[in-house]
Amino acid sequence: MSDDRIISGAPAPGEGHDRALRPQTLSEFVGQEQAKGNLKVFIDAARGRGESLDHVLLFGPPGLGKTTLAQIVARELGVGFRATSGPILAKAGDLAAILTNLEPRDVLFIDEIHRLAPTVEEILYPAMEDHVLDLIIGEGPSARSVRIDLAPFTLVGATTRAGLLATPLRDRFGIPLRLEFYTPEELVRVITGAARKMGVAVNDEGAREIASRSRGTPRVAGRLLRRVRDFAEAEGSPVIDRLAAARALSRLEVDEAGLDSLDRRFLKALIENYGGGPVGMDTLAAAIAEARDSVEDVIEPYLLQQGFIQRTPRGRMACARAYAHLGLAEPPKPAGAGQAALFD
Ligand SMILES: Nc1ncnc2c1ncn2[C@@H]1O[C@H](COP(=O)(O)OP(=O)(O)OP(=O)(O)O)[C@@H](O)[C@H]1O
Ligand SMILES: [Mg+2]
Repeated sequence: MSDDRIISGAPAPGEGHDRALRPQTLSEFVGQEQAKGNLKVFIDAARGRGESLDHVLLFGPPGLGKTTLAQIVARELGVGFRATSGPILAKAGDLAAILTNLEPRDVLFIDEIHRLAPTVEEILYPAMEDHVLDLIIGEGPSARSVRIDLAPFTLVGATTRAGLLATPLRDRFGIPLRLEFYTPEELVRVITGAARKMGVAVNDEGAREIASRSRGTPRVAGRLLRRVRDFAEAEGSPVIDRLAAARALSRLEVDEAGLDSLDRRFLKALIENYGGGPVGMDTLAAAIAEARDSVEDVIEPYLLQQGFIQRTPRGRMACARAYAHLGLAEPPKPAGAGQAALFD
């Protein structure tokens, strides 16, 4: 998927200054009330007992705040934070080196944990469960296994889809938390907070306009805010209001529903090439020349959540909202479907 896609949930190169915008505490972290409420209880309990927090699995589409939340967990626990990611840990020894250097109760964050190599995953199991490392030293007949005790630690794993994890790994997380798309009201708070930190003047209606087009995703909201600011500066607008925001966003080809040209291409392919489906994801991804993984991680979740498409056992189908959004006529419903439509 093209990295310059303005509403992609994935971080773009040069988005390092995002760091300054990251909320630092649970109370500063907007939304995700259920996950936050549960986390607070478990963090307080672990802290009160002086124990390490149980392992936490954060899952949900890109850009919803998994990395941010992992850092907040460490800060609220008052412990150290180490971060790595599945694809970086090539060998068991890489993970072993990190684990043996953890201080008691530290948080180890593994991003993209569904991409761990099987040999690395294997040494993670006893480390998570019993705080021990079982390493094989040497090769052939002289090989022997050594057991090393580890400090109790908290693993925070992040993945875009929990279904991609092997069951034994998933089962070892005592605290699985699903992050949801943010409501427009929550995104208004994210945007207002980010604007304050960036020193950008945006009024309530301007923030609302950006929020409603941010695909329920704080990272997208932050990115749109930066681009809208660029346009506003170029135009000499002192304050980002609704009109300034709308103008900038249409120049960025982000429509009123927050969809960009790639989303629209996906919906068009589904409707025009495959009669609205059902059609398999591999076929659809090929039709728009995108990798299946990125279509499933980035494009599909929001279209599903917003009711543009639905998932059926036989594949993806376009919903009425997709036809309406693209200004296309919906095909007549097959006989027998009318009954159900009464209750839609
Ligand atoms: N609840 C929130 N309140 C305010 N800002 C947020 C919130 N969640 C995320 N952000 C901001 O959105 C951006 C993306 O967040 P983060 O990097 O934590 O997402 P992520 O879920 O880890 O994404 P990925 O799956 O791509 O790793 C950051 O700039 C962060 O400051
Ligand atoms: Mg992240």
